[in-house]
Amino acid sequence: MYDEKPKNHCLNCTQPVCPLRGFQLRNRIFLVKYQKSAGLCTLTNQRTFLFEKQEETILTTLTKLGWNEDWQKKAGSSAYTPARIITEYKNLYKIQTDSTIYLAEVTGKFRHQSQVREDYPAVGDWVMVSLPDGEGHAMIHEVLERKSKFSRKAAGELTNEQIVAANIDTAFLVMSLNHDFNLRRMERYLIAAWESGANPVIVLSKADLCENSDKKAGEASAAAMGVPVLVTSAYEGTGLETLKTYIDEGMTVAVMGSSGVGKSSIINALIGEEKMLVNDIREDDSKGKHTTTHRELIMLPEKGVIIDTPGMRELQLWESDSGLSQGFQDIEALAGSCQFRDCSHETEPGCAIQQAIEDGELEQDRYDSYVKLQKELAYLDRKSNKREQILEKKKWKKISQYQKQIHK
Ligand SMILES: Nc1nc2c(ncn2[C@@H]2O[C@H](COP(=O)(O)OP(=O)(O)OP(=O)(O)O)[C@@H](O)[C@H]2O)c(=O)[nH]1
Ligand SMILES: [Zn+2]
Repeated sequence: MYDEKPKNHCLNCTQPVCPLRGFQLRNRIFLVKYQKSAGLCTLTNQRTFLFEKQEETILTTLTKLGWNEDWQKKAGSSAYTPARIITEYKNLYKIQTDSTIYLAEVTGKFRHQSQVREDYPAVGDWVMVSLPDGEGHAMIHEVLERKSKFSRKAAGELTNEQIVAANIDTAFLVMSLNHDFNLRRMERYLIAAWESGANPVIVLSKADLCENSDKKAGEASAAAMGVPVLVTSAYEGTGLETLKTYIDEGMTVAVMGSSGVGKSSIINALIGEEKMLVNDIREDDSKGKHTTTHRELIMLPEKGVIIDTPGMRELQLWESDSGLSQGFQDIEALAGSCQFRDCSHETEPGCAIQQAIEDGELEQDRYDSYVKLQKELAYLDRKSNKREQILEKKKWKKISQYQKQIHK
C-alpha cells in the first residue's frame, strides 16, 4: 500500500523530494512514491522524463484547456494527473490530459462517497485521475471544486440537478431571430446563466432569416438588463468577429439554447478551417455524422475552449438564489417603491408595478413571466428541501447501522 503523503526527503536516496513527488537529477525528474510499510520512497521507474520537456507539455495543452494557478491550488499536492472532462457518456467519460485523450470512469470509492448526481463529473470539470498502464480506462479519483456550473432540473419526476456545463466563464445564450424568437425563453436562460456564476451573452442567430433584426435586438436588450446582445448569422458570417472578442485564452464558453437554433453552426464557423478535424474527432466515437447528442468540450484553434450542449426542448430551472433578482432588476427595483412593503402587486393602492404597467414602462408579459418563474422556483425549493431531508435521513441511517455493527 502506498501512502499519498509527500515526504520531504526520500530515506532511500536522501534526495529532496519535489512537490511533483519526484527528485531532479541531471535535468530529469524521477517520480517516487512513499511506501508506508517500508518507510521508504520507491521509484516508479516507468515515469522518468526530462524536466523541461514535462513542463512544456503541461503548460501548453493544460493551459489552453484553462488550467491555471487556481486549479493548481485546488489540486494541492495530489499525486494524480489533472484532466478535463470533454464528453460524458453513460457511466463513462472522455477526458483530456496534458497529452492524451482517455476514456475514464470513477473509482469504486468515489461512487461510494457520492450521494447525488451533481457529485459526479460533468463536462468542463477538472478531475484528478490515475492513468491506465496499458489498455484499460483512466480512473477518476476526485472532481476539483467547481468555480461555476450551469444547471437545470433533470428531466423526469425526481428533483435532481443536472449540470449542463461546469467551470464556464461565459455562457452564449443562443436564440434564433426567426419564429423561434421568444423573450420569455430568453429570460429563463438568463436566470440559469446568472445563477451559474458565468457571464451571459445573448447571441441572436440566423439574422439572414429576419428582416427586422435590429428591432428584435432592441427588444432583447431591453429585457436582458445590460447583458450584451449580438446579432449573428453563421450562414453569412456576420457578427462572428464580435463573438470571438468574448473568448480569451484559457477561457471556457458554453453555448446554450433550444434545439435547432444554430449552436453547432456557430461553433463550426468559429472553428473554421479546423472543422474537418472536429468531424474526425467525432468519428472516433463511431457516431459518424455530426449530431449533438453529447455535451462536448472543444479546443478552439485560436484560443479558448467551447462547450457545445445538446439542444434543450425546454430549460427547466434549477434552484436559484440570486438569478431571478439579477434577471429582473427592473421589477425588483419597482417593487421596492410600492406603498406597502408586503404589496402583492395586484390591487393595492400605490403599487409601483401596476403603475409602471399602466404607464407602458413595464410590459405585462414581462411581469407575468417574472411571477411565473418565481412560482416555479419556489415550488422547486420546497421539493428540493424535501429531497435534502430524505438524503439526510439516509445518511444518518447509514451511520447508525455502522455504529450498531461496531457495538455488536
Ligand atoms: N438561415 C440560416 N440557417 C441556419 C443558420 N445557422 C444554422 N442554420 C440551420 O439551422 C438548423 C439547425 O442548426 P444547428 O447548428 O444544427 O442547430 P443546433 O442548435 O446545434 O441544434 P441541436 O444540435 O439540435 O441543438 C440547420 O438546418 C442549419 O443549417 C444561419 O445562420 N442561417
Ligand atoms: Zn406593488
